[in-house]
Amino acid sequence: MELHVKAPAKINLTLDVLFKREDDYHELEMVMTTIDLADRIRLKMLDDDVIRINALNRYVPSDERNLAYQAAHQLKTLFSIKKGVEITIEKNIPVAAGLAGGSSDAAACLRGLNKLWGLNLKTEELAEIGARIGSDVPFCVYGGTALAKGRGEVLTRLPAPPSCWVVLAKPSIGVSTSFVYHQLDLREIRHPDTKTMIDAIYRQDFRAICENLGNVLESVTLKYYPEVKQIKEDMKRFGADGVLMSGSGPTVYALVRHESRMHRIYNGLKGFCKQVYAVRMLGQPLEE
Ligand SMILES: C[C@@](CO)(OP(=O)(O)O)[C@H](O)COP(=O)(O)OP(=O)(O)OC[C@H]1O[C@@H](n2ccc(N)nc2=O)[C@H](O)[C@@H]1O
Ligand SMILES: Nc1ncnc2c1ncn2[C@@H]1O[C@H](COP(=O)(O)OP(=O)(O)O)[C@@H](O)[C@H]1O
Repeated sequence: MELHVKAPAKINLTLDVLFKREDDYHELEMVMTTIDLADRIRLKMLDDDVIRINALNRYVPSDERNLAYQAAHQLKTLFSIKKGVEITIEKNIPVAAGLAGGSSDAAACLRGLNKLWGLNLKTEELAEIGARIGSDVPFCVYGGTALAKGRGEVLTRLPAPPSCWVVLAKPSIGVSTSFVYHQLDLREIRHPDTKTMIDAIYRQDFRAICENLGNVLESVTLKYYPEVKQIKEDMKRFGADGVLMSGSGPTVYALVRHESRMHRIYNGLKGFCKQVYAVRMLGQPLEE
């Protein structure tokens, strides 16, 4: 038996850090939404008691470090499953980009294996299991649009933002999430106005959404990686309605209403940035 599952990327419309916690993590408040840039996961039931990963991408591990492996392992252990699975990941989301690709693969495996192994778990239960794998996994289990607090696992559902184009560009640099959080100076940051962003989403006010995009981690990533700042400036120059870095970066995205401007931004960036994508905002929860 075989099952195909879609694993969409997320972007941060806001990302705020409230304080540093005792467990060495930072307390977050962020608005996240899904976009139509997705990995495709194929799950094939095996009679042998093994988890096999076909990652098909040299930057993605094929062993127990893969978050999709960890999702299958959690379910096998918790529910004493003796069957195995072959997980094939067609990677379309850029890796280590601030788009939660690995977390989304894990979430897609939780949703898919719930069906394949007939576990009948509720989405909330899958999200709870996902939180053991990574803090962005619970959001990815639901998809859609949400306010995320804690390390990202405390979720409040929000409506989908008005539909628009999202142009993404990932410069060819690696940015360590740990480095970004450790360099963050909480006295220096300008906090985004999360409440105004949420109001703007409820009012379906595209302009206010663009005006209130904000990510405190930009203060670090833009300082150490000027190419990220340059992409932001180029996107604005080419006519983006709103521009922001997602997560800890280095991907930068532009929100844009008009298709002609989407093409202008896409073509303008394609010349000097290898990984550029133009997709639609999704924002709706994933189907069960
Ligand atoms: C920035 C965000 C926003 O969604 O996403 P991405 O850029 O990965 O998409 C996340 O907070 C990425 O969280 P997560 O995926 O858990 O980060 P990890 O790689 O586990 O964290 C590496 C290190 O960063 C620091 N860290 C991480 C998360 C957090 N809320 N506070 C922290 O201080 C910790 O020191 C941790 O050991
Ligand atoms: N299924 C997966 N897809 C991508 N990366 C994965 C996966 N499983 C584990 N990883 C590891 O997680 C790291 C972070 O990947 P990713 O989830 O793409 O980025 P981010 O945390 O920036 O959103 C990668 O460098 C990779 O080694």
